Amino acid sequence: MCGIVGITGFLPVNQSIYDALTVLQHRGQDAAGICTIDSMNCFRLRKANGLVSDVFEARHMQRLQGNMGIGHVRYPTAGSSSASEAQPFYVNSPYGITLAHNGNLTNAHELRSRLFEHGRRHVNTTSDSEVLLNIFAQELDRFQDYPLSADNIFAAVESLHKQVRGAYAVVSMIIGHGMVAFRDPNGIRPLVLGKRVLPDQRVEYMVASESVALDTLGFEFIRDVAPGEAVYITEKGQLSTRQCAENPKCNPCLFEYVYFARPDSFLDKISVYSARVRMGTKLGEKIAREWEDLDIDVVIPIPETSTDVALEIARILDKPYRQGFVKNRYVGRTFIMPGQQMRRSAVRRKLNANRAEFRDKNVLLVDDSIVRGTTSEQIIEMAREAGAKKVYLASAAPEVRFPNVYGIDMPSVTELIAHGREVNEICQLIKADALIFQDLKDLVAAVREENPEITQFDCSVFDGIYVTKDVDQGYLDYLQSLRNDDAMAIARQTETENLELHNEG
Ligand SMILES: O=P(O)(O)OC[C@H]1O[C@H](OP(=O)(O)OP(=O)(O)O)[C@H](O)[C@@H]1O
Ligand SMILES: NC(=O)CC[C@H](N)C(=O)O
Ligand SMILES: [Mg+2]
Repeated sequence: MCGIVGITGFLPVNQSIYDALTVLQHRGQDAAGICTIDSMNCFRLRKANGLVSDVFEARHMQRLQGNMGIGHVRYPTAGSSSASEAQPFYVNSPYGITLAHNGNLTNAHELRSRLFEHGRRHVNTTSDSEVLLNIFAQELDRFQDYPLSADNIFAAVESLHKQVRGAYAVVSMIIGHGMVAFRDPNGIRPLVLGKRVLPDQRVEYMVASESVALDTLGFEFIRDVAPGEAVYITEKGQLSTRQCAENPKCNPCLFEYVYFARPDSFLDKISVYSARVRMGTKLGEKIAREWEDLDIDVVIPIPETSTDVALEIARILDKPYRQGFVKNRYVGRTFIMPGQQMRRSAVRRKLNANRAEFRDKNVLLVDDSIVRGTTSEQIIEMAREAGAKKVYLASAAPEVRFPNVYGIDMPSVTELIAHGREVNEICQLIKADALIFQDLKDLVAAVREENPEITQFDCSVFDGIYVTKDVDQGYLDYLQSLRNDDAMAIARQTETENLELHNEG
């Protein structure tokens, strides 16, 4: 997953974009970037590998001048993790465009060849996002006028939707024009729009992956950008929006609600926090039904994402809720770290047991999801080392059995602990005394309750159904060979940096 943000304003945006990226940091920890347009109509760019706080030093911030800008935090799902594939990306024609993307294109390979052979455009990185930028540029290039009209820009997005497949929430800037943001026709990845009225009544606009970024910056939430819709805000602050897809559907990614998004965000009219509480209600009821005989002394969350679910389970079961694990606040999210070795070693650095909560007790540990089993296996071991008698585990999401192709880096089924395994086998592998998963229908109901207009979520990691309907075994095999942990480890050793636009070093 990645986080994106864009602001069109009348005051310098560098600090606001920086602040927005810090509240979207949970969506991507590998790289960060900001691009602004200065008063001379030139892009100013700083992007590098690392956390937001590491990438931007005071000298970079000073140079990121201008009243319009976009930003990105990256969790790679395509290409390499080299700094040259950090975002935003830049292309110099037409007019000069930069773009930041959250999601993953499933036909990037084909688009890249088409761009080269028919569009005579070379993409110098292995990033799908740079391919997306070039498709956008190519479509804008069909209009020869200056300036491009809003109609031209929307027509370009319309044509882009017809060629590009997969998931994409995008924010982009065109020199001499303004900011363009759009969302794929299935609305797989989130995107929200907000505004801030200045004392002189001028209106600044912001788009971001999650509403929490609007809250933090004092922007008022207007609405979610609709699936397939494009938003264009001119340099002068004129907003226009248009539906650019022929047959848009709202199929948001269910895993956003389980794990990715911050609880204080609202995505597609659903509070992530409330959805998690309802996941706890459903799972608590299932535990009460199916584990009547188990003697649970205490409910303990596996920090951090599962805490809201665990608290509700404790309430349903009428058992004490205790913070049995202490989280090291300086270690980030482990699931989105690159490479299994790094993920494994991070769990123990991140979490430590409060022995008093485990000694001689039967503990029910709660996690939001079990994906590779990296966390649960080690946590159960730690609970036993801390003196637990029995260790039970509950997961607020069902078994993750299928790869993700829409922006979560889970390309390889063999790395998924639940792939080809039943609950009792998984239970044995992670050495729990009992294991229970949420049912998919309950998870969907928990999330959907607040917005019943959503008739289908992207649940592909749970049921193998890909909402774009174009993902076949051939593509999954290709993805697996390209991006499995071993292949990525080799790629990381041979990475080179190749930064295309002047980047403030
Ligand atoms: O089975 P696994 O492959 O270990 O993946 C699942 C775990 O990873 C995530 O935690 P993470 O540490 O990334 O973030 P959190 O602090 O937000 O819970 C998630 O919340 C689960 O705990
Ligand atoms: N997780 C994401 O949204 C990734 C965006 C893009 N595919 C990249 O790898 O940079
Ligand atoms: Mg976790």
